[in-house]
Amino acid sequence: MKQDGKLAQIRRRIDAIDGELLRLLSERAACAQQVAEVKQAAGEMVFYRPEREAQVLRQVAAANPGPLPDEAVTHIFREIMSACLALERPLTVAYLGPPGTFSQDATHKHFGQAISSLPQTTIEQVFREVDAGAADYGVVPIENSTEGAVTHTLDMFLSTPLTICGEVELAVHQQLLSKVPDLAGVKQIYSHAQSLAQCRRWLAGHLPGVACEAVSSNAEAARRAASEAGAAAIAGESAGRLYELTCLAANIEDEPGNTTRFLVIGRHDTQPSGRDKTSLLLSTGNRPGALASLLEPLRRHGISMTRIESRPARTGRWQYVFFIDIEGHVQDAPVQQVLTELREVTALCKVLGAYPRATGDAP
Ligand SMILES: O=C(O)C(=O)C[C@]1(C(=O)O)C=C[C@@H](O)C=C1
Repeated sequence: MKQDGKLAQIRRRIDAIDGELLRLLSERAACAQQVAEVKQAAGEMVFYRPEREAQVLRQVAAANPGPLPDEAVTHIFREIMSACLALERPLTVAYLGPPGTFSQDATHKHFGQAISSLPQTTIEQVFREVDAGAADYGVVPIENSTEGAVTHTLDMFLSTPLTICGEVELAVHQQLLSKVPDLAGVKQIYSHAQSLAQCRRWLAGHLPGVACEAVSSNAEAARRAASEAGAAAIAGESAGRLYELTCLAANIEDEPGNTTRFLVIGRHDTQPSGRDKTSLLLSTGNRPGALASLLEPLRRHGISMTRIESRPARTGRWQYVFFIDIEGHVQDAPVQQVLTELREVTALCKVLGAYPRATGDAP
């Protein structure tokens, strides 16, 4: 009884805090509406500001007094900004579908829930929708920590006029999902080939001899698991929720740190956020020391390279382009100097985009 009194007292306090939170949220939303008016009056039609959002999320994580983990508070503020932006102007974001894929999770991780998301059947289609203006932004996978580069996405950058305006890192946790009650009932497994590869050791150890079939996406695998007797899918939690499947085994990926990086593509440049990355597309002739000549300006100006990838140039046999990510924004003086020097030694030097570095570790 005494306990009940204590509980009621704490709940009254929570109700009062919720009332205060709601008042402050409404005040914040009204500020966002004023921001929209200022932007409109200045003739700016781009309401989404990736650099500002990154700054807000970093500030919140840095000022977090606990006990909520940084990941939880940034998630909450992500959704607050998503709802505020939807008041200014709702966004449409294209992603590699169908619904229930990790690409959809990455899209919501970056933009929050208050967007219209448009599932596309191919990476090329995501680029096309954004280019045509049918979507404001697009989200495409670029690399996985175990499987490497998504070459299809890299190749699209050879010809697209779009620019990179953000990156998202998503921890990829694979689940064994089914309608059957236990592992013994699983007679057939479906998943995307990459996910099957990521769970090879677990499958050999726990379900040896059970047939595995690669399908077009993890969401398609979940759809089959929901409709075929004795079938299970390897997919993410979202696909399990969408198709109302039970999780028979969680986090079955062989590499616990398995992460996929996605890029956000759009039609507008992004301003510096203070902690940025610049992506470059470079090509040199086939001459001795050509690659070294690309790296030398970076060394000289103390700029870190976070990634280098080569792909066939598609302009001649055995000719290559390099995709290089460097730390810093294209408007930073050292990056400007590097670009000037690179233009002297390259046949092609294109800035694919400058954007805030991914915030925090993905849940
Ligand atoms: O600061 C702005 O430009 C806003 O529009 C406000 C706000 C926010 O809610 O904090 C909303 C959307 C933008 O993408 C960035 C920030």
